[in-house]
Amino acid sequence: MGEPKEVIRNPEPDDVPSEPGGAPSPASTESTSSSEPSKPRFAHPAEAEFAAFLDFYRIRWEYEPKAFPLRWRDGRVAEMFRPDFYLPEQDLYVELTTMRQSLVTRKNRKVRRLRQLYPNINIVLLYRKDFHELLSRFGYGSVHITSLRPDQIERVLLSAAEIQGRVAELGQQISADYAGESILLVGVLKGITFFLADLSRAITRPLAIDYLQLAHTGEGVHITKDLDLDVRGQHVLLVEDIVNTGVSVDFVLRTLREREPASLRVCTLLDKAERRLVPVPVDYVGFTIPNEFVVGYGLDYRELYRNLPFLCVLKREVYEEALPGE
Ligand SMILES: O=P(O)(O)OC[C@H]1O[C@H](OP(=O)(O)OP(=O)(O)O)[C@H](O)[C@@H]1O
Ligand code: HPA
Repeated sequence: MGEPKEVIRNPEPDDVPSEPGGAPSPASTESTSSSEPSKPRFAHPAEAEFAAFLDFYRIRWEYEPKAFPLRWRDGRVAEMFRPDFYLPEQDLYVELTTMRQSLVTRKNRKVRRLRQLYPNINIVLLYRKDFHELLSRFGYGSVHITSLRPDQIERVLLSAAEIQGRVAELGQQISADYAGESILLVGVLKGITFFLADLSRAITRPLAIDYLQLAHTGEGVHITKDLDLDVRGQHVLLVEDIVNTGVSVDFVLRTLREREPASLRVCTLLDKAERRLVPVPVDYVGFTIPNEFVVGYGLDYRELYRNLPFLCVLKREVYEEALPGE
């Protein structure tokens, strides 16, 4: 039913940004983007550094894709401005600048003129020291709050934009599959917090939300917080953040089946299929991911990192050193 995304960067044709209405057309030129295999020849080391920074956070970029005419003389273009980067997911042009005041003044003037002529174009002038600040514009605001420790993070696996895009697709698919029905979404605490909040808002059917919490002990799995609602006769969709061994989902499915819902399906954001010990039916999968420990977007390492808006792989040594005997 679900078409899970493999977590590899999927190259897609990059959208050419729309031309500003009413103003003279910017000259579209050949663009080089992050989804192309070869990296562009950057004019300045700071640009290469910015591209690497964007790649780390899996933010799509194009290098100098457009030139905007800024001034005309005798009917001919007398001045052009080609911003360094375009970020299609944010619909934002970025011009990098150094601390050299003469350059900053000139660039500021160009940016102001571009905004006047092309009011629909979003552009920022960015200092190197502000790279991280830019993230707050992309929904990455909590990076500082959680004090993301780069030394603990192997890599960003899914960006906020990638997660949100896939959640929207899942919401559409679920809404279509449950046409004419209402749904009872059952989330398993606590990792489900953000996925359930976003997924439920992407579903356009009437729905109720309820929560379960489980504990895993030597004797097996048991419920520490049961549902408030009666599931009998309801179309229940069990929502998980991640399915690993399958033990949790298997337990919940067996428990809920006994309560005689009208239907029972499973949706998970992440499927670590390699880790499966108990086969479980999963109807909707956001992403199939490799067998690595991931944090962010609800998933934790010792209760930390849940509030990262993206998903990253924790360095193996961080959790392995904590394992034997803790
Ligand atoms: O397929 P399994 O091997 O059973 O693993 C999946 C379970 O593990 C995670 O919960 P976790 O115990 O980490 O609790 P949390 O959601 O509160 O972080 C996740 O939310 C699933 O419920
Ligand atoms: O990869 C994971 N990260 C966080 N919590 C988890 N619970 C199961 N797998 C994971």
